[in-house]
Amino acid sequence: MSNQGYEQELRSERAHLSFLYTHLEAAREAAAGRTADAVSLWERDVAVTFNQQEVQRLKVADDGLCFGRLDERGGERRYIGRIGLFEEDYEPVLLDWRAPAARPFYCATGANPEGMRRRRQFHTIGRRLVEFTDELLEGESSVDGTALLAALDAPRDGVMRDIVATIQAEQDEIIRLDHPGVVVIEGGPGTGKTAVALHRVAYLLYTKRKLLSRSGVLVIGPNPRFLGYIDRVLPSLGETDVVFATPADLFPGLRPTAEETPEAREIKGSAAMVHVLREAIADRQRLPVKPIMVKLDDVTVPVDTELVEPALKRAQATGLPHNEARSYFWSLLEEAFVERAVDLIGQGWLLPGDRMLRAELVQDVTAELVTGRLLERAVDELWPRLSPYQLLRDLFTSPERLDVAAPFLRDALYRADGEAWTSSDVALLDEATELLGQHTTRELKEEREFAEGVLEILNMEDDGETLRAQDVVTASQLAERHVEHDTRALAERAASDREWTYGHVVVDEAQELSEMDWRMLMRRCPRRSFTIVGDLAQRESPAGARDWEDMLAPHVQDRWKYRALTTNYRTPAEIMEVAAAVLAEVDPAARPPRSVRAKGIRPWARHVENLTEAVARAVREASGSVAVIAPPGVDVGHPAMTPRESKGLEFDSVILVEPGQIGSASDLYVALTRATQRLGVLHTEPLPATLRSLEPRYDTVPGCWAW
Ligand SMILES: Nc1ncnc2c1ncn2[C@@H]1O[C@H](COP(=O)(O)OP(=O)(O)OP(=O)(O)O)[C@@H](O)[C@H]1O
Repeated sequence: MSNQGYEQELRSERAHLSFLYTHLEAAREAAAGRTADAVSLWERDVAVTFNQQEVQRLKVADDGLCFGRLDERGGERRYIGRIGLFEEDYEPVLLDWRAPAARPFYCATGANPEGMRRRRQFHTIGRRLVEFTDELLEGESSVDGTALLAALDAPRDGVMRDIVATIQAEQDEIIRLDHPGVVVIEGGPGTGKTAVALHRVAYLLYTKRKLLSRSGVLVIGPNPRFLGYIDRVLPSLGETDVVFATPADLFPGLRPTAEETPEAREIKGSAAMVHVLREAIADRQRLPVKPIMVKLDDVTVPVDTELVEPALKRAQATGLPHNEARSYFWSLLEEAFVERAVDLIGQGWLLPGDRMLRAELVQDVTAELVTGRLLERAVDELWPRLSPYQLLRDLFTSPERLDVAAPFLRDALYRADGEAWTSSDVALLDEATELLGQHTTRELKEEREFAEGVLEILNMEDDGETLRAQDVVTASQLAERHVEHDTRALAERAASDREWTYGHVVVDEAQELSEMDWRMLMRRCPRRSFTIVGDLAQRESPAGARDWEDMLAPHVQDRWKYRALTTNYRTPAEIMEVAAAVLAEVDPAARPPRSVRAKGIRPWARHVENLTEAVARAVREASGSVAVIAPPGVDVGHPAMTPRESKGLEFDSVILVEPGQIGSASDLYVALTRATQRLGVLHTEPLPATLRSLEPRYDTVPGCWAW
């Protein structure tokens, strides 16, 4: 295209973009002005919430509304954008990037043009079109990577951006994968796993809106900082029905604060803990050590092993969760107790054949027991109602209880402070809640109370006539009980409810999750609809995954799909070369991802005397976003993060401190692969052998101390 032709095209595209923005404005006005035609207050609330979501969807589209155009062979044009816009007759003027007709924008190639002739990419700043690039999809045409490279070279500012304008074909295939179950996406650092998983969520919310808008999507990440880094991507695509959480957040009300040893972490993450918890619960269903004496008006009755054992065995045989079986145990014990009490009362005068008199005595004793709640203390002792907190607290702080439930693990699991909850305890508390059979959500309680209220009314007598439910509760009131009253945004409701089940779950840094974590997560999504992203070479947790098949088999057998990403979009080739040597130490068979670009900037290492001074200087001289990554416990006089905390994040420049003290090769691998542009290493101690290839920096070049 000639210069003049290009300028003319640019003007014409600018005019088209402003036409699209006029459409956007009109759609916004319509959404904001739409008054809810609602009968009840509640309906109006729901309508307002819906409209707010629509307004939000239209609002976020402002930046980069339209980022591309496809020209069909037949001459038709398709404009591709962040959202879809339509004429009044529903003719599309802008195609949502997720629409099937937009797919060739990401996948069409010269070899397989999918009926397209040209792909045009727009570079916009705010609403202004700055330039465009064209790629002809004919014959041996080469891919124009300008837009991608511009996106990759853009400075990072601490929040992840969406990649809708530059999704690559291998990524697009995964984003649109039509598989309702489990999809595992594996790839080295920077291969876009997180980006792909989040765009897959946006895609699923688009194609399965009806299903997912009722249940929402859960996104699991390793730590709050990481969640803060990624949580703008989906809202920027207009999607808000998403809950972001770390595994430790999944037990509402609990904030783990304590750390634990790697050994305890490994043990607590193992599925063998299910057996330990079962044993710990069974240990709370006991025979009396000595008879518990229960005093009635006429007689004192011993509650001893002979009386308790049959009730205990029968209650255990029901297989019901502990708290639910407790009432069964109680009534069995009550029955046996009454028989024994009547035997004692009638000793010497009640004849075996006198059934009427016996029945009367049974009735009297039962009434006395029930009114005075006389068996309660014994039941509390023999089969106490337990909360998950109480069960675990009592177990971990008692060497005797640990000896019964987990004899070989006593020393690793014991702790003096019962309230010192750790992240690994979360999945245990969740499991314990299931085993104990407690339903504690407010909604459920209210539902139950209402149902009980209706039942009570049904049983009420009024002037000899039975008062029916309809007399006091109108049909519409009853019906209203069955609709969702809570108008809080879905994400807010879901996050506060342990029993919420999601339509889809994304697990990022999935290699860190333990067997117990997986059990907890599977309960959050009985449909088993998961996007799991991870990299086994970056595993830090001793309880984490060593093999995807082993981790998933107990939940979905072999019914899951695997996809690999192999191109590194973050780390320049020069840095990846250094990281590759470390990867070989983690796993000699693993292949490092191929960097999509080189920067011509070599990573360096500098041996220094004074770390604090050196770090301060390197930070001062760095450009863009900077992270200092240091081993835990190394004070560098500057805010720093540990390799573990840097997981999943990225920065323009990374200063890695004292790599020799980073205990594990996989942690070092994570730390080395965080930079999008520059990496410098500062050390007072010798470098690990794997980093010896780093270019050494000396003070020979004035004014070029660090970068
Ligand atoms: N198609 C793309 N277009 C533009 N940027 C991309 C593309 N794919 C990935 N990126 C960018 O590459 C960087 C790395 O992506 P991401 O964080 O998703 O990788 P990851 O595989 O999850 O890495 P890690 O394993 O280190 O957590 C991000 O800045 C992301 O936006």
